[in-house]
Amino acid sequence: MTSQTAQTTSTAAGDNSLPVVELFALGGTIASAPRTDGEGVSPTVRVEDLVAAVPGLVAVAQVRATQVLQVPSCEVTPGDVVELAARMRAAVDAGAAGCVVTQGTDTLEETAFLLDLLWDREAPVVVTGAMRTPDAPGADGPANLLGAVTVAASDTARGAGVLAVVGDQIHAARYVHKAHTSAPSAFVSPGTGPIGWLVEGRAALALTPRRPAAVHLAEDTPLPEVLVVRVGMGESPALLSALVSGAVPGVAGVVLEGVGGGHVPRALVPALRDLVARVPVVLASRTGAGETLSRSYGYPGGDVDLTQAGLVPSGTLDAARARLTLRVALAVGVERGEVEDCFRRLARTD
Ligand SMILES: NC(=O)C[C@H](N)C(=O)O
Repeated sequence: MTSQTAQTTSTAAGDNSLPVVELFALGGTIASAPRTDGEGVSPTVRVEDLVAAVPGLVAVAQVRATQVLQVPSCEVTPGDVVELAARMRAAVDAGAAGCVVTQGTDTLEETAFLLDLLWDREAPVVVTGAMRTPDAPGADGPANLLGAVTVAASDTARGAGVLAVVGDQIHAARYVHKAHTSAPSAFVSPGTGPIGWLVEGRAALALTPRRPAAVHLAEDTPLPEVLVVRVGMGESPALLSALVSGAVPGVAGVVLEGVGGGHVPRALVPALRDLVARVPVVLASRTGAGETLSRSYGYPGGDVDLTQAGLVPSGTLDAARARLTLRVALAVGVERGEVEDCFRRLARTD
């Protein structure tokens, strides 16, 4: 891990008949404070202080806290998340009831999704963060941390995989999305809605997410690079042509984020055909909900045309999640011809 801080573990005092929850802190706004130069905020608040700011935690669980990173969430890497999954596995195998990750909200959904792809234990894993810093009026971090620990300690969430808890709502890792730059209510699950909530100090889960079998990825396996190409009205084929010509080295795959159900202007189709001949290309949708289409629109650049050209529909996965999935698939040796099957297994709900 690219840790920018010494890793320490501390145990909050608490009733030792309560479940143990392992808390891993990565930074983000939940741990941010104003800089002394007055230039905004940055993550400096240590996990011991986050725990100390929520006295109610000791009534819920024995919290063992580890400062893993102290970074804004755009600095968290998939490699960090893979390492975190291994630490969490060790923690629950040693008896923890569940795990909580605190991090910045900007990439919270990617951490949650990648952990969910890899998570093969019954114990719940909960990712949380905050939109306001601890010193801000109406700081949301303490309530989010309490909610996350409550869910992680609960029997209710066992077997539900990785969840995100924010604003007293429980979201599935596959669907949660940060949909506002600054509002405390930034998190939504488009298409599905939250699957549960916190009420009167307990976790309530109305729905249990359907999850594919976990992927086994060794901790030190490098993740091949996959680029996302977003398409809009009147998009030029220039970027795709550059990829075809090899102008961008080291690209092992591409996610094409099409408009609507997965469509592009016809002018992009020749370059896409050439690109598919070089690397796997996954077709996602920029709409943010639903499934990528594959049998609906038959015009050039439509979903029928693109899938016939060899693009692999991303199913329910948005571009960011499709990118992580393709990186993991390529890392575990999924062959070119198996990518479609792999997405059918990991990304569809039927
Ligand atoms: N609310 C937040 O945590 C945003 C912050 N920029 C981060 O993701 O680290």
